Amino acid sequence: MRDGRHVAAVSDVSFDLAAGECLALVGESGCGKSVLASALLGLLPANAQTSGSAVVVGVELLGADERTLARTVRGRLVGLVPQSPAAHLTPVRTVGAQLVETVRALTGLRGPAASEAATAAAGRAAFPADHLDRYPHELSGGLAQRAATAIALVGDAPLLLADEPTTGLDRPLVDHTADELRRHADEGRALLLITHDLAAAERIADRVAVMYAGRIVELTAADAFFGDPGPRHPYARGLLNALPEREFTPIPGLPPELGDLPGGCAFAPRCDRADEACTTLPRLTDGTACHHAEEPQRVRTV
Ligand SMILES: Nc1ncnc2c1ncn2[C@@H]1O[C@H](COP(=O)(O)OP(=O)(O)OP(=O)(O)O)[C@@H](O)[C@H]1O
Ligand code: NI
Repeated sequence: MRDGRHVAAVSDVSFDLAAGECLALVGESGCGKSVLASALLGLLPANAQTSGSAVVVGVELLGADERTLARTVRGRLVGLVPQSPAAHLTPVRTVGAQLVETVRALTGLRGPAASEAATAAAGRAAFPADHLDRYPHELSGGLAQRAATAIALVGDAPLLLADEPTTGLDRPLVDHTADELRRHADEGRALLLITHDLAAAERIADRVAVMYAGRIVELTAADAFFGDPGPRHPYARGLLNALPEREFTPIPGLPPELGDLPGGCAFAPRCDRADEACTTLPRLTDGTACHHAEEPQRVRTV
């Protein structure tokens, strides 16, 4: 709710995520990616409404009580690399102290073993050991990002939500962070990578979900998405073609106001394929939600 108005920030989202898998969630600013992550962790504002089901290792997250969320879910079942790390770090404690505290809370390690585990987590996130005695306000954006990633990695949670984990990092560090997150999946856990950075998604994702105006409009294998035959939804095609290394052509127009969505396909006003059919909401079928999607890849016979 905003100004007494109902905003449908995320609608009809449905996906599964296996252990060992990385799903990248991509889409323009404001399309509902972070709201989805917050919903899974019970971190939405009190006036937000959620419905449906989200189960991680047998635990229902949506509607879980605060005690379950605090003791079982956050950090343990579901780790979070928050989009605004500065807001999630405690301002009055050093990064090292916060890491050790997280290690103690999530792993039970104590004393030198806890310090060692904290230093190891910092290393995984490329947070420099000689900065562990710094306070959050003494960190650059990129260092705060790395501190938050280190803290999120400590719990080895079965599901890790990484919300824009590479913001403020230069390309080598982006790659390092992406690879470290991939390792989390390779060790048998699941990773939801929320990102604007399609190169990072291409580097580590097994599947890609494209979100537009609160809905998933395409959900497909990463190699088909980035390679051949490419995305099938016109918005997803536009998103890729906007990349400098591709056609560098932005999608015309702006995303719609989520409080004032059209009845049919929300992308229709920006879509060169839109026609009468698009006044009806397209459902996600066979991995895409579009009345005029590219044909699915056919099995070639020789
Ligand atoms: N408390 C709220 N009340 C009303 N609307 C909200 C609230 N919080 C978020 N929204 C709306 O939900 C939409 C989705 O926001 P969200 O932060 O999930 O986008 P995002 O996809 O993560 O974008 P970005 O890439 O910029 O992080 C936004 O358009 C925002 O206006
Ligand atoms: Ni976001």
